[in-house]
Amino acid sequence: MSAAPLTTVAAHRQSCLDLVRPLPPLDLALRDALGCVLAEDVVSPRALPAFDNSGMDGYAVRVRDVEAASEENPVGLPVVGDIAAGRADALRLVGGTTARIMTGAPVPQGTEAVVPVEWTDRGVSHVTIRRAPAPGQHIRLAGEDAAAGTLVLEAGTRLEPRHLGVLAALGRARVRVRPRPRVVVVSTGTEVVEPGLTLARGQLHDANGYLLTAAVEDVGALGYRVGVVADDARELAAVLDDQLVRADVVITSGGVSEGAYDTVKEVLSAPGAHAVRFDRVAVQPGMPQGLGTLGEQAVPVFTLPGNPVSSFVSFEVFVRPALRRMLGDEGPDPQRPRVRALAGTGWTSPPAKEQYVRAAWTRDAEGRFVVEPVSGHGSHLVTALARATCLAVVPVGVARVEPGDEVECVLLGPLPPEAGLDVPAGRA
Ligand SMILES: Nc1nc2c(c(=O)[nH]1)N[C@H]1C(S)=C(S)[C@@H](COP(=O)(O)OP(=O)(O)OC[C@H]3O[C@@H](n4cnc5c(N)ncnc54)[C@H](O)[C@@H]3O)O[C@H]1N2
Ligand code: MOO
Repeated sequence: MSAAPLTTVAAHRQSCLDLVRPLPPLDLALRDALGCVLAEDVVSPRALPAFDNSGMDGYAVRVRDVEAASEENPVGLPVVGDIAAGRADALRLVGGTTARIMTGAPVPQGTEAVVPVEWTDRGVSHVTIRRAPAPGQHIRLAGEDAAAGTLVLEAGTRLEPRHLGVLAALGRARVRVRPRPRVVVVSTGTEVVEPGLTLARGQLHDANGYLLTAAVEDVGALGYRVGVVADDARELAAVLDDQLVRADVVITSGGVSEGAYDTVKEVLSAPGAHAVRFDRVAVQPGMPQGLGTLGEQAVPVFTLPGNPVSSFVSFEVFVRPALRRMLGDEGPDPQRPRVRALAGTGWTSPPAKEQYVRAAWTRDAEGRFVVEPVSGHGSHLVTALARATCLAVVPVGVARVEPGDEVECVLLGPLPPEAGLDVPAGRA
């Protein structure tokens, strides 16, 4: 019996992308919008700052009244007002007088500079000024940050804390963004047990539920972890059905290969309100994959293989791009930079498959990236997965990577600084 040809990684990834759409934009409260992609151009509704105000605690003055001030010849002025931040009434500075003013308070009309309190005797009814300010000094002008109508943030921006800060500064309580997809993660397997519980012989703890839910959240989506579901077709069908009300995507792990109790495959291959296709993909690890939709609302589902490393690699290669698409975050993935590295040691690869090797990168004396596997290829070896700092990608057709060969690596963390920019120890 000859097996069906394997689906290529590229074709399967495209099918995953085709299964999803960017979620329709929603107005979210600012507190809920961190990490979401902006779905509107944000224009400043008014000048920012909205009014001329003081940049220092000090005294509002006319320049000509204090231009002669020096340490040797201080200038005295009567203090005719005291202006705290938040003062709302219109004030006018009369020549030959000054007003005490606090940082952020509106400057009275006619103010030409603010003398910082440190240059004075801090007088309350009369002040002595020991230095002359330059015209305009410490006056923050209305609109100098943004004039009314300025484009402040462009649609497509992924919102970081400083973007939320500027939205709040513009007075926005809500913002139009692509919401985070709600992703339900279901681990399957009668042998799989909740961490914290004692194992009987033959059992193991649910690594995938935690790994995949966290991976979902790491991309910026909302992860809902469902407890482990046993290999029981009725139970699994009922859980999947129940979860659909809160799911934009469902991810399952386990039960998709050729075993007698591969329940995910059994349930989702049977007739019903779902359309799921099971394929063998030319990838190591992660060969058995399923994708399709569940329920009347056609909620996308990705069924990942149960071995934890297979689950992780499948998520990275197939699900992560799909979730990013739903978030409206397409293009190169800033969290997964790619570098080309020299193999430090050699290893074998199945030539019919694209291989993703748990590996660690270093830099050699010339600053070049060097990569080495951190373990064998077994897709149950989770501790090596935790040690890996990148996935080395070996293309189809390669049976052996030789030491010194160039290999593409997907970094599992941010791009490290260039060799020349490294901060020497003790100098940070
Ligand atoms: N005769 C064949 N056997 C297998 C094939 C095949 O093509 N023919 N494919 C192998 C490959 S490749 C993979 S990958 C696995 C995928 O199997 P399933 O998706 O059906 O997963 P399970 O059989 O349910 O589990 C596999 C393995 O992973 C452990 N597991 C499952 N869930 C979890 C979890 N949540 N946390 C930690 N570990 C988990 C499970 O106990 C098994 O050891 O099939 C191969 N077999
Ligand atoms: O493809 Mo399986 O994912 O080798 O372990």
